[in-house]
Amino acid sequence: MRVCTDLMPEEFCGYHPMERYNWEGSKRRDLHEAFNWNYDASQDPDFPDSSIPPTDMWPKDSPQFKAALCAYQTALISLARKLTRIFALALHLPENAFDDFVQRPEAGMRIIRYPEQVASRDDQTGIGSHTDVECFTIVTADSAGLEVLSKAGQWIQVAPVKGAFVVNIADCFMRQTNDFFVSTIHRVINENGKERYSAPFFWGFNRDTVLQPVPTCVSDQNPNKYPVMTAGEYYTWRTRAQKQL
Ligand SMILES: O=C(O)CCC(=O)C(=O)O
Ligand SMILES: [Fe+2]
Repeated sequence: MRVCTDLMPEEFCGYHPMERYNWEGSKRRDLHEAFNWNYDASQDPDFPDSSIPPTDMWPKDSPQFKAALCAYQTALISLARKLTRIFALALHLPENAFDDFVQRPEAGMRIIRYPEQVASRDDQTGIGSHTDVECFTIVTADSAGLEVLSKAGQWIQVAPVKGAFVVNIADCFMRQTNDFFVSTIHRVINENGKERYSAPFFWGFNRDTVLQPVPTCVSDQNPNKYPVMTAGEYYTWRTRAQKQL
């Protein structure tokens, strides 16, 4: 297929076929199919720039599909910039501390279809246990199925609330805050008796941002735990690894 994600090993965009991955090492492969697309600077609501070529993995025969999904992504970019300021305040930083890091953000999205799962939850997941790569993820879903792992090691079902988003911390934020923010370990098992759809939006810093720990999260007593690299290097490393599972 022309838009299959395998054509771009270092990017997560494009079509991900059904039962392509096995992120938890289950007996059967993960029961979902998905379409991912990247940030496109020309669609940025705050800093539009048509001179930066986007990664184009869109199907050519359905312009409405692209238009509808990009409109939703554009609205979420504005929301995510606001949330980034709230996270900065939560870290006792000035609210604009991260503004420069989200001018050309990692802001990819995906839509996922999970068929009804018939196999037992011991043998299969819809998407196996994992953490997301960027700073945080905003998830919309039409029905239950998402589960998050509590600190006590219990899987907790996240019932969707009408009109509300689920926001999960992801690994770049965990690294930058030296584990002050903790990534949400999560998975999906669709036992709804019908197919499930979701649309996660992954928000992270510009690929050239150096992921240094934020100053309020390191000290002599609490030194930085992570090797320093750019957000782009981290993203590429994780994408390659995730695609091999
Ligand atoms: O479908 C969901 O609710 C979550 C999907 C997810 O975790 C992901 O795509 O990374
Ligand atoms: Fe996820």
